[in-house]
Amino acid sequence: MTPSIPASRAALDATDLARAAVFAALIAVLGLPGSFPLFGGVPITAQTLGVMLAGAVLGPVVGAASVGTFLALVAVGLPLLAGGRGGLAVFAGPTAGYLVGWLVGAVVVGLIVHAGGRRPVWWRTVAGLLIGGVLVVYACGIPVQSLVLRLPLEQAALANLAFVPGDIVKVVVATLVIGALVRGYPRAFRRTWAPRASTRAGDDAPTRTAAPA
Ligand SMILES: O=C(O)CCCC[C@@H]1SC[C@@H]2NC(=O)N[C@@H]21
Repeated sequence: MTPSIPASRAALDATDLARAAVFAALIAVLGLPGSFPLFGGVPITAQTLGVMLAGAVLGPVVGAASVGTFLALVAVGLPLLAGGRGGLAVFAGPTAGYLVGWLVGAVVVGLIVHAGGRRPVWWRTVAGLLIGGVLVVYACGIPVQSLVLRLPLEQAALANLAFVPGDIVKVVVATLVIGALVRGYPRAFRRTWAPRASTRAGDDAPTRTAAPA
């Protein structure tokens, strides 16, 4: 039987929106150290760490709302991208696909980390961050970078290898942060938007059952 989302969770409430806003702000703050420009017009940036955390803490729906809010603010011209960039032009530039990838990636991270409505465990967190926070972002970003810069796809993909070490570090940092939150502040995960699918107790138990509102 397909479990359904309770009617009371049919829409985002004020708390969800506040949580989304906090993580949108976190993504913006992670842009403050600036960016490291590389060949191909795509910089190394710490903002992807914020995207990973948004999906992993908030889950797919609120995580997407968070990244979507951040991107909307960038689109209306706020200089929130690393290096102080913003405006509609960035959505036509070489990083446009990565920005879309941040949105899709946060959803995928949330879906994997919170699969079945369960609280995060380390291996699902690592898998979610690697697949959603790295592979999905690259899969959206590389083809657009290649199109915009008229680079052969393989050359764009090769240039992306430069991001891998930094992105692996972000996965490790995000995993440690999520682990610390699960142990020290499990309420952070209690509102994860996912149907209740298991009744097992312990760390893998349904998020909302483990720590009721
Ligand atoms: O600032 C922008 O316009 C978006 C930057 C996108 C950067 C991509 S995201 C994946 C990879 N990891 C990084 O640190 N940089 C690239």
